[in-house]
Amino acid sequence: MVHAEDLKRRAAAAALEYVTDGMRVGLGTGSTARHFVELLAEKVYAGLKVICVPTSEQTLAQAVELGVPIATLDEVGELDLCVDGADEVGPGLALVKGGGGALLREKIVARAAKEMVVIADSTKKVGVLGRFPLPIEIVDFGAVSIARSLEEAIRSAGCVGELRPRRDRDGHPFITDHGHVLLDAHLGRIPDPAALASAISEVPGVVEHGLFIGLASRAVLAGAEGIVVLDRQS
Ligand SMILES: O=C(CO)[C@H](O)[C@H](O)COP(=O)(O)O
Repeated sequence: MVHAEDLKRRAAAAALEYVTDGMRVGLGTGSTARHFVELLAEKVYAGLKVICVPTSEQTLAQAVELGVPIATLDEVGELDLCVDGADEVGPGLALVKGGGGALLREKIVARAAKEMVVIADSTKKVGVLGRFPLPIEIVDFGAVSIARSLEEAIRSAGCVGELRPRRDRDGHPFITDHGHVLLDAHLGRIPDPAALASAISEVPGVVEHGLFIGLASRAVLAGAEGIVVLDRQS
């Protein structure tokens, strides 16, 4: 059996083919993105010229440590490519992201990129999104009231489930890089991701949610049988 970490690294290695000299590249967050940053650093060491925008403080620290040239998004303006992991890859390359809590910057960076390539092991591919809890980043003012409105919004989009505040390893509320808190929506299935995305976005106090729709153009998935590259039509 191939270890999940090997599969993540294979997907990350395969995505390197989309990086060419002179590109401005968004760097994702999470264990798969971590492999990509490591492999990219080797290319940079060998002479590849890129400038990268990390999607989290964690990825920033890794990129700096490995000598990957970095800039802020405002310094580079537009990105040629963004390579990031995902918690689920659904039909049409609709994604659930934010398992690592970096969904806000990840979505801003993905949107600023001409192309978003998702890297993952093939178990992340699902027929219907929702098995993985959907992260929702909210401000901490009126969090109870925001959660109530979110429950209504979730029901209105045909979903059933419960919202749970995310905790860190010490049991404290998880605080994002931007000082917000996270609720995880345990839904099981999301029959209409676009309807849910817009219902959630309408709730005041919501900063961002982990549904990435119409952003990814390719998914590089690694399984025991090899690499499969999906596009939105696959
Ligand atoms: O969205 C993310 C972080 O906010 C990650 O990309 C997602 O959670 C996948 O992580 P991993 O590669 O560790 O499975």
